[in-house]
Amino acid sequence: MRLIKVATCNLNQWAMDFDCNLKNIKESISMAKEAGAVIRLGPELEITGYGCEDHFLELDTVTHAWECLKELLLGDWTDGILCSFGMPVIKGSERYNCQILCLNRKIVMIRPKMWLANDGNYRELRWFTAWKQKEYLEDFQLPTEVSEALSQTTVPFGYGYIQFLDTAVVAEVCEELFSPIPPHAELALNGVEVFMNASGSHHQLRKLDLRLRAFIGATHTRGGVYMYSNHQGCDGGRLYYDGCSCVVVNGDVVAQGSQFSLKDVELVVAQIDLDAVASLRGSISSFQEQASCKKKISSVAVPFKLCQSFNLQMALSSPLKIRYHCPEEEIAFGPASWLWDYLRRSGASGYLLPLSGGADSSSVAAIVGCMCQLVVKEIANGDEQVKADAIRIGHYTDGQFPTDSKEFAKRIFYTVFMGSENSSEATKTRAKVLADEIGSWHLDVSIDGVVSALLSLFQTLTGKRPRYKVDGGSNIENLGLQNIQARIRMVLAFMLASLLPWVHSKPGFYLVLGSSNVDEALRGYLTKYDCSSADINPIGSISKTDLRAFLKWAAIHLGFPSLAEVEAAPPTAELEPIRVNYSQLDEVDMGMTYEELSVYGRLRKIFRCGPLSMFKNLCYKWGTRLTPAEVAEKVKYFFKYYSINRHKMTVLTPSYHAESYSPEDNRFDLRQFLYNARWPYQFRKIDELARDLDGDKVTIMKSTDQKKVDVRTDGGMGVVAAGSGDPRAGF
Ligand SMILES: Nc1ncnc2c1ncn2[C@@H]1O[C@H](COP(=O)(O)OP(=O)(O)OC[C@H]2O[C@@H]([n+]3cccc(C(=O)O)c3)[C@H](O)[C@@H]2O)[C@@H](O)[C@H]1O
Ligand SMILES: Nc1ncnc2c1ncn2[C@@H]1O[C@H](COP(=O)(O)OP(=O)(O)OP(=O)(O)O)[C@@H](O)[C@H]1O
Ligand SMILES: NC(=O)CC[C@H](N)C(=O)O
Repeated sequence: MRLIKVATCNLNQWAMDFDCNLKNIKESISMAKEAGAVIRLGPELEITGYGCEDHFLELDTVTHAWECLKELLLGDWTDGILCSFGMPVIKGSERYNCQILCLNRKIVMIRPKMWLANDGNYRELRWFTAWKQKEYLEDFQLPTEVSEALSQTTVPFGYGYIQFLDTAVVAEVCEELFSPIPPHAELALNGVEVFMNASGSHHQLRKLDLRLRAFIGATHTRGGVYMYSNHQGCDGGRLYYDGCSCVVVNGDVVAQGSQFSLKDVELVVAQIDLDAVASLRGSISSFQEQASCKKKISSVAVPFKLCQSFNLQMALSSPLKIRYHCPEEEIAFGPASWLWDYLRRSGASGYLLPLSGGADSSSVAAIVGCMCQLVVKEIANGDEQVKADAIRIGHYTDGQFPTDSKEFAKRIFYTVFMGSENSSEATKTRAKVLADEIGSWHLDVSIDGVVSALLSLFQTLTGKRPRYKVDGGSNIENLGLQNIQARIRMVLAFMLASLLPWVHSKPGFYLVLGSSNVDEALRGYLTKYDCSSADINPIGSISKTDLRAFLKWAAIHLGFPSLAEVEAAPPTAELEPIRVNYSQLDEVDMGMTYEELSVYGRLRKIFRCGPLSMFKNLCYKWGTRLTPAEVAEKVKYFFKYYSINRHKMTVLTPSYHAESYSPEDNRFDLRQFLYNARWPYQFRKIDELARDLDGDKVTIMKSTDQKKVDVRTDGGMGVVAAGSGDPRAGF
């Protein structure tokens, strides 16, 4: 037997905060050593933080990373343990995203990333060059201060593995695993047994499964130990890196870390018999045959043993049942953990939420409530960092700290219902009851006085006073009157967030939370710069359908029962007067249902459909109940409003990125914002095709394809035309 103990970790790094990052790295090494591990793997670019973005272009960033690495190598951190650290390295004139493999105070080799992540949220090619020399390892001249301090001048640099006396170990960096020809395939044939994947991978609803399938696939048919390390937390941007560091052996997960947590460092350890890898490989004839004629890959020989022989002190890790959170839990715990990091790192004293009693703002309130529950739980579990942060933010004195989530919420969470003459008692009461359940400091104000002051001002200025449509006004008047209310709410929210702490003799300021959801944004069903404009928004990329499921779940599992009633109520903006024969409803106003919007959203972004291909796909999907002409009208209607309102995406409140169909314009869904909203060419093509189809109902067989669709990538919305599925939809 060749027994080996390996450790990987989730680290909550913060881009550009070298002290914070180094502290976490050191703690993870200490924990790994204490556990007796001989390998410690950390996440991608852990020294700088993954999300430094254009800071990677600054030489300072690279210099500071070397300084931190030097500090690690001058201490006893790497004594007796192979450590893989992630940081940027400049070689010649190119900058590479590297794993630095260190042992016994020396750098053993540097492995630059070969296949960079460059789609969706990722832009690594903007900052790094992909390493393309695969034939041999080159010598890398260490920076002078490092080489003098370490008495080491050069190190092998490039694609290769480390050959120890008793096993072979290699780094494979994040995206490389998901590339069409992943390096681990040929490395396994070269006898590499342990793969260390350092990653910077963000949370997206229903994505974890894709990641785990890749680890399992990498080792199931070719054997091997796959170690995965990821960041965990908000490192300064819209993404939440969702940890889940794990160890997989021959296709079985034997150790799995948490996906959502408030911890800064979480170690994941596994004890493995490497002979199980050798044995599996020896039993697969095709593996043997391919290995016998493999392409040779360079290696660095290190005369050091990592394994122990058979002994009863080291028990072996057994295969685990993989833990997945349901999407409702993902919506609760991901955004709640992101909000906690944001709060503790922003210097704010809490959050303020305009709470309308509707589904969206109530979801946000529930997420903040969940955050308070997580904080109290983590403190009870003995996390000193969370405790210190909570004491600071909540202004506890005399040794007090949060022990009750409602009491904590009262200190750090203001909710405010800003009613107008158009608000109903029902929403006002729902807001109040929910606030009580969560424990927030709740205010109830009327904005009518401010609205009428503005209207009087307008009348003095122009001699005219707009009227609602129900009172005989035009569409323009009707919209204008709605938007005044919406925008006043925004102004009031920011005023309260900055001044309420002063009123309550607290230092600091509160951050304003936004609560518009992704579907409204896509359709433009929100007022620009109104209450949907805030400091941050935890649900800005979550669909209404998912939010409603979340509300039902949260009513029970977070202990906020009034959410069930919130969920059951029809969505309404309450910006127009309620009359016996009229009450404003979102779906009527929008001219489409939230469910339809979700379908348009997925086709547009995830399946990259322009108007014509969306029309064709929807003819299949809706063809049993709609004629092609009806489908054409719906598609054209959607694209018209999408493009008229696209400018609103440029000023969307920064939102937690949770969905691959997010229309967020600044980092994710890059598009123009001035369109010809008539789409003359594209709509003509749709009309021609619809005419050719001559109003026939398309006969769609209840094909097996339709049943086979994975509801997790399709959101349960049904099939998209065969062949257009996107296996990376969750990335
Ligand atoms: N191409 C372009 N590029 C840049 N900016 C452009 C633009 N076209 C218009 N604009 C600007 O955008 C403005 C129009 O947008 P905006 O002011 O948002 O107004 P608008 O989109 O006309 O109306 C707001 C919509 O949101 C709905 N709504 C529903 C539910 C809740 C709420 C709420 O707020 O609580 C709102 C409301 O019923 C209405 O349909 C124009 O007045 C102009 O200033
Ligand atoms: N009466 C109100 N009091 C406080 N805030 C409000 C009120 N009405 C609207 N808002 C705020 O403005 C945002 C946008 O309003 P909108 O009517 O579009 O609600 P929504 O996005 O459908 O959300 P909700 O489902 O929470 O009402 C809300 O999410 C909420 O934060
Ligand atoms: N850092 C990366 O290489 C990211 C890879 C991949 N897109 C993911 O989300 O996991």
